[in-house]
Amino acid sequence: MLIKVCGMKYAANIALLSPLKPDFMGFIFYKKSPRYVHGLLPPAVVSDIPKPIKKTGVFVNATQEEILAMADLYQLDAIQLHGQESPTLCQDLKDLGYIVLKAFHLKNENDMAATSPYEGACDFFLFDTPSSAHGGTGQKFSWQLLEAYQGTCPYFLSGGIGPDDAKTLKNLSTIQPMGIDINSRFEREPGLKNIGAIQTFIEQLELPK
Ligand SMILES: O=C(O)c1ccccc1N[C@@H]1O[C@H](COP(=O)(O)O)[C@@H](O)[C@H]1O
Repeated sequence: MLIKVCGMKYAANIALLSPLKPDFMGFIFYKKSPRYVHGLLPPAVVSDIPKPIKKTGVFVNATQEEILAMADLYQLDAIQLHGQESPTLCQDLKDLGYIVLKAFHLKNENDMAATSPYEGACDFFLFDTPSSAHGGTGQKFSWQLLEAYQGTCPYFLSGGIGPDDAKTLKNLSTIQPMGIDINSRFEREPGLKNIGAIQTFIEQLELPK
């Protein structure tokens, strides 16, 4: 199972997280988020993050030009789209060599139909809780909804995953996420992660080395 830690904001905190080698590390480029990084986090702090950690920019309804400007500045490997971005934008970013994650906010099983036009245009889907903030609320949705997922695109489970969820995630049998995305439930304040809690959580998942 892939691990993505999202909403990193501080250089010292990033330096402590990197040795845990999450598969993806996320940075928020949505101005209304308390985790917004541009102007606060020097681009070199992100571009210097060691491989193979995938540096991921999270955007909400940004234009392709805005996304590419940030991707270039911060040397991003992956782009996560949390708004109403089109399949064409996803495909264009994928064609440019970025790993593309498209978020869908699930209220009920019917919301799953929205994924169909994005099949093939994304590397991963990411299923999250609906909210006017577009993400980062710490609220869970009903993971059982994903039992109805019939797509072929691998997906990340997201939305309010917390330290107490390791056992449940380890024993999932009816849904098969390719990865999980953790964020606000591992924070001391927005953007500042509790590294000890993340380390314990990863250990409890007992992932193959
Ligand atoms: O974290 C944010 O502030 C944020 C803002 C706007 C869009 C997405 C955001 N984060 C993403 O939200 C999900 C769920 O986070 P949480 O666990 O519920 O806090 C996660 O994918 C983050 O990447």
